[in-house]
Amino acid sequence: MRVGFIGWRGMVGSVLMQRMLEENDFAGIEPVFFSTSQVGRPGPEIGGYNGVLEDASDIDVLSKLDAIVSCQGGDYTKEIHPKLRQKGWQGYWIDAASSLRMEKNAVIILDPTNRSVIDAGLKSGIKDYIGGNCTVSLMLMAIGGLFNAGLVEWVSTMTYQASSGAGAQNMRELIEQMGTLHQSVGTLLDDPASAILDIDRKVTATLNSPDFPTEQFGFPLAGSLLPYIDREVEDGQSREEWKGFAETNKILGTTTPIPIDGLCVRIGAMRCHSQALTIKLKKDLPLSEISQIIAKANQWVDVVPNTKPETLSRLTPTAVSGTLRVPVGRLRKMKMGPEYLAAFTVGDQLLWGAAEPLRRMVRILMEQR
Ligand SMILES: NC(=O)C1=CN([C@@H]2O[C@H](COP(=O)(O)OP(=O)(O)OC[C@H]3O[C@@H](n4cnc5c(N)ncnc54)[C@H](OP(=O)(O)O)[C@@H]3O)[C@@H](O)[C@H]2O)C=CC1
Ligand SMILES: N[C@@H](CC(=O)OP(=O)(O)O)C(=O)O
Repeated sequence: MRVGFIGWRGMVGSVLMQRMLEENDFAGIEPVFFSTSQVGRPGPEIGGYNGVLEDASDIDVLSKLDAIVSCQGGDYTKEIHPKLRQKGWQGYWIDAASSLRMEKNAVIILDPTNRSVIDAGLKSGIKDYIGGNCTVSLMLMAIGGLFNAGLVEWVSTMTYQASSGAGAQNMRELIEQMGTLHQSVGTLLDDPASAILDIDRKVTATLNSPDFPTEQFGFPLAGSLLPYIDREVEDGQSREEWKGFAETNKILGTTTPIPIDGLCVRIGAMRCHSQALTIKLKKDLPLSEISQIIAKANQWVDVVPNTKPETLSRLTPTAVSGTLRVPVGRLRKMKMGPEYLAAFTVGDQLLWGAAEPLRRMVRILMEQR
């Protein structure tokens, strides 16, 4: 199978390459590497490739591939995908960008949760397989067991999203902001006798200074938070919030849509998104049974006992970053009634939230052949 990789040197693409190497995924494919800006330069020595970087806008070259994996972004997809299909290309398009997700002829891929939807798509001849929104995928990796058992009446999800979701430059800016804040009070911090309100006053002045580095986020994130992600849509929702309902129901293939709504907030974490969930169950089940259903859903979900030491050591971005583990904890029945379940979950948004479903889709295609 000849597979073209576009966007492989970006942040999501690099994580994809790393995971594919770890899992020996290149063994069964013939990779071809593309670029939009480095055409003709030597390609990476990955998967036995020894060619140059091909032109990512060359429709003739692209149309000779069996599959294309793109982590290049939505603008690239919007430009190239229709041209390829118009030319009659019948290959598989696997993409991290959101552009095609809600198209009728596209399946949103998260195989630990919706393998049956993917298999049905392959059987019916669908050729576009798109990774889901990171927040949605991570929520489904965490509580997919409850959805698949038909136990969920609705979910409210309040998110704490990492800077990586906004891109590599934003991650850099977050650290710059942290450094700028530290520098502004360095001497006061060194003096144990200094007054905390003096430190706080300087930090606040620095955050509000026109010199504070905010080119990427537009506003301070370090020492603050940003309760709006992506653009405005309708009913006061942000597009990130809109995706919760739209994409979850598409991934699950529900016939009666399950209401999912909440507020999406950017916080100063690096690459792990966290979510506080309120889940209205269809019936009152014992917590032990709920924990079992969640734990059995896939091999990566990890139910964390609702104690302070276990929570603080296992259920944080620091504990999860760079791993495929999806811990779910703080599980308890809420005061609203026995069907109301509280949960907190954390996941690496560059792994399950972006790269991992793509590499697994390449594997699924290889199995088909
Ligand atoms: N960030 C995220 O969390 C998620 C992103 N996505 C999707 O993936 C797309 C790509 O995101 P992301 O990986 O963060 O984007 P990046 O900005 O890291 O990379 C995108 C492209 O920029 C080009 N590029 C230019 N300069 C550099 C450089 N110095 N180092 C590396 N690449 C460079 C590369 O293309 P070239 O080789 O052609 O120059 C690269 O493929 C997004 O637009 C989005 O659609 C999906 C889910 C999550
Ligand atoms: N919007 C997400 C990241 C992302 O890329 O999402 P999507 O794949 O739906 O465009 C965030 O900011 O955290």
